[in-house]
Amino acid sequence: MSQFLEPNDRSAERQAAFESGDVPVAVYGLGKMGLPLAAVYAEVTGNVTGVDIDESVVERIRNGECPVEREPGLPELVSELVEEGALTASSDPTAAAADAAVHVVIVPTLVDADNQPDLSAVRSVVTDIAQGLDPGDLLIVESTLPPGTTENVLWPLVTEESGLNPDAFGIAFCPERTSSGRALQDIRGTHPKIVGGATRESTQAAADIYGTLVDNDIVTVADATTAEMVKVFEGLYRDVNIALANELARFADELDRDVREAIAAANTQPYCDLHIPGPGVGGHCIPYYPYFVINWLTTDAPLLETSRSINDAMPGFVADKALEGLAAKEVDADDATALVLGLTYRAGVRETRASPAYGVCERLSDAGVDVLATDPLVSADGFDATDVPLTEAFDSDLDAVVLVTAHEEFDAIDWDSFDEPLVVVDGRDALELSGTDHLVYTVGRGYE
Ligand SMILES: NC(=O)c1ccc[n+]([C@@H]2O[C@H](COP(=O)([O-])OP(=O)(O)OC[C@H]3O[C@@H](n4cnc5c(N)ncnc54)[C@H](O)[C@@H]3O)[C@@H](O)[C@H]2O)c1
Ligand SMILES: CC(=O)N[C@@H]1[C@@H](OP(=O)(O)OP(=O)(O)OC[C@H]2O[C@@H](n3ccc(=O)[nH]c3=O)[C@H](O)[C@@H]2O)O[C@H](CO)[C@@H](O)[C@@H]1O
Repeated sequence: MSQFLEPNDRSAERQAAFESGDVPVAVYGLGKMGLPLAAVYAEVTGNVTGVDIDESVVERIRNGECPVEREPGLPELVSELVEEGALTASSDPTAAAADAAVHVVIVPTLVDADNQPDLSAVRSVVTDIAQGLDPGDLLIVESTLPPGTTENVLWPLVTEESGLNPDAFGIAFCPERTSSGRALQDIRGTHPKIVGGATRESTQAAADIYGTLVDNDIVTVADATTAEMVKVFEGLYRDVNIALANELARFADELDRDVREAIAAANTQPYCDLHIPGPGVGGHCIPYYPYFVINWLTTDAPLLETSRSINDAMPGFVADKALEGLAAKEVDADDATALVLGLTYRAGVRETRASPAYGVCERLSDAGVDVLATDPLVSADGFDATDVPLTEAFDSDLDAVVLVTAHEEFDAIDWDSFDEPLVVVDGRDALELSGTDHLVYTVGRGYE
């Protein structure tokens, strides 16, 4: 077994051994982020075992298939890597850990029903890895974690479960700064790679690895906690700034002006980066990261909490605009039928976690509206809506349409084909309906 974490700074030798395939790698978690990550590791080292608890995922990858959709280049790369034996998959984390010297964890880190950070998947897989850990191995965590988790939770856990001395293995936090839909290019180096180890040796070893994977700078920080802070702070910055954009969008009615135009103009100078208003904040990153601070640290976080409240109120704001439009057209909500366009949290990504569409469907349904919903990537199961394929979505006598997610498939809708004008709420400023008779409300622009 290679002593990957050798107490030395012979980076060039270490990198050469890594690139030669002499350092077996295991990547735990083969989802939207994990499979692309395992593929990039495998195209560099040629010696990667991906691990997942989902047997169907493992089976498909072993067959050279790609369970992750809409990632340009990934299906071809996975097929090629499996074919040449550079990448395989397993559902046995401890066996994979026993064979590996570098272990990369990229399993989900979400929040529970009380918005408490849910580290169960990370704790579970790290416990499994510890059973197969050898002296000199390196454990890298890429899953987003509350600050302090790697050093204060995972390091002691691995030490206890493995029976090794804390300094006998390396552990580092190297966050995933990747967006679905562009995962391979992001992992290969769209942004600098942040690296923070529990010890200097861990930081150096992890930096050496990413020096072979990433075509961008490697930014080493003081320790793993600092690296966890970097990732979470990026998400906090985004949630707060989306909340600002959403609050500004609400001024459009009173000012009777186009807030989106003002945002775009304000952003023409470098000290302003106003974000884009929308129907709410979904996905399993941005809506959850604030709770990795709010419900983890004891220090008050009023701005983070207020921003969460503002963003969580946007689905209701959007639904209320549809109800307002129906009232203006003297259509009783109990007699109305509304179609929700888009259920995923953002266009082109098959992910409904924290999607704004949940709140939109719920508010309309609670008001008595008969809610239909269509999305090219997911069904309406779990939403307060009846699922309808896009090809049939306009066969019903609709009174209102609410666009939540601007999938490209919706570009084909012929808005001139309706017998009666509709109430249309455009949550994404994705529609061009100025030449129609529809009563249109656009978040950030108001009624048109
Ligand atoms: N999706 C993004 O845009 C994004 C961006 C940056 C960071 N991240 C972070 O990456 C991590 C993973 O996110 P994702 O989008 O890939 O999630 P995902 O839900 O797409 O995939 C997670 C995978 O992990 C597997 N898994 C769950 N528990 C496991 C275990 N104990 N052992 C092995 N496999 C297990 C699941 O079966 C699934 O295949 C999260 O911490 C997330 O915060 C995600
Ligand atoms: C590495 C990593 O962690 N990557 C994450 C990933 O995040 P993600 O896939 O979860 O997507 P986001 O783009 O953050 O959107 C979240 C929700 O916020 C809505 N939104 C967004 C912007 C805006 O101006 N107004 C909005 O309303 C949007 O519709 C959606 O519902 O990529 C982002 C870069 O794209 C990163 O920053 C983010 O860290």
